Amino acid sequence: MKPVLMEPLPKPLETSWRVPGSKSITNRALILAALHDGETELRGCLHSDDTKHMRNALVAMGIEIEVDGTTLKVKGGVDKLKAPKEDIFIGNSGTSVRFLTGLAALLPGPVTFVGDEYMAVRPLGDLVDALRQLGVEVDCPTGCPPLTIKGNGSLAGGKVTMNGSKSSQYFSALMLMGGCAKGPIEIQVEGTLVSLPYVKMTMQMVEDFGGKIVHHEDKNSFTVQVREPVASSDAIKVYVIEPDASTASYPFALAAATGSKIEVPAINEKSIQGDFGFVHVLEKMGCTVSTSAEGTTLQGPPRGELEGIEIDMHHISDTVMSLAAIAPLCKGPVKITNVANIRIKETDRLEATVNELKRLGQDVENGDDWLEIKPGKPVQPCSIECYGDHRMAMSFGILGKAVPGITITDSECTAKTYPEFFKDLDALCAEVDPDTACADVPDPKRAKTDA
Ligand SMILES: O=C(O)C1=C[C@@H](OP(=O)(O)O)[C@@H](O)[C@H](O)C1
Ligand SMILES: C=C(OP(=O)(O)O)C(=O)O
Repeated sequence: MKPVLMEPLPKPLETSWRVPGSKSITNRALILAALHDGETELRGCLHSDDTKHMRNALVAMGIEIEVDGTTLKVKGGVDKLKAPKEDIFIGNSGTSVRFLTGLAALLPGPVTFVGDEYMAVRPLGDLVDALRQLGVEVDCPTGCPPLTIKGNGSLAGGKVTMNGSKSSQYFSALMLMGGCAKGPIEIQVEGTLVSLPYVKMTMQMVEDFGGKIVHHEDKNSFTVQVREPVASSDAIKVYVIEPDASTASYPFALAAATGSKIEVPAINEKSIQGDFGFVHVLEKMGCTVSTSAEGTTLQGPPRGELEGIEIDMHHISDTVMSLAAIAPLCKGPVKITNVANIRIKETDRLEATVNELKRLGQDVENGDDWLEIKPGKPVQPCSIECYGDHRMAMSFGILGKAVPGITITDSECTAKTYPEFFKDLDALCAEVDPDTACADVPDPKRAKTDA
């Protein structure tokens, strides 16, 4: 754990912050390219723990991947898939373990996925149950990783019923590999499907790679159709990955919190990522947003002028902490609703966010699926606990650019999706004042106990 003390900005920024590629798109594209006959060139990929876990797993399963900067050259095909020799470590990457669990059903042999301590309590029992309905043998004693999928090299297809309330990643997992089954897979959603924009992203990307998924809205079900054989061709398929919209919430939150004007290049309304919608939440709070083919720029209001808001963030739940962390700077209350599922992400994010806002001396209330911050009290200098969660570190790091005395106790946990986060933030802030770099805090024990 490497603690860093944040230095507030002495004046607003006017700058551009290019964020790395999308985690969600990179990890989907890797699975789709692995199943695509021939070579695929994925451009603008994210390099981070989550995408490395995905890449390493695919290589262990027989897929060739060449790394050339942010371009990945993938030589794929279902016939290349083989059972790996050893267990595969997937850290705390939800997309990796869920998407790979689906893919593993196509393998001619067993594969075991193991995760870290946080992953050991992240459920995937509903996905395991769906694979069993498709005739796949799976050992998963706790309903969370570790688990072993015993593929036999042939997946028949068929009907499954799967609960929609925990994670959309289970649905994406079946959709990404489903086209390679011998027959169509019909997925009946039980209840309401969470994080729908991610399922739409999956459907779009499956189509981009030549597959087809039909959404029967009246029946609350999906059909994953059998993929047509890819015409043999030497042409290399090129697929370009968008910058990460969830990551872009940090530059946008920084602009909102400090009255800055910040552009995030290469992302706009055409994005296939639902989290781009975070800019519109900030717009409702008094920020000015302009988008073009080049990117999106957000201008924050003068300090002290950011409005409060009541907002349902169900569909953009990875950005809950981006908003909650800057809520103490608002003129009125910020109430975030319908976000029960953030309790089963990297950590219980609702509880973690409430804990840290209280540590900052803020007035916070919460229920099972909501939290409300009532600003007014001064932000107390303190050390923010990160719970191993990259988004806790990045969100509260942004607050530390607006108010003094905030230490982020585990700056390295951003490696999950953005290893260079604090370095990039420092470089930008140095444009207005070189003395605003985050300072290393030498004694982690002291940094933790002063809270
Ligand atoms: O499919 C994806 O790429 C993701 C889906 C979401 O998870 P849930 O479907 O579990 O809500 C999101 O929180 C996660 O960061 C990425
Ligand atoms: C929830 C997240 O990740 P994942 O589920 O892919 O581990 C996230 O990145 O916020």
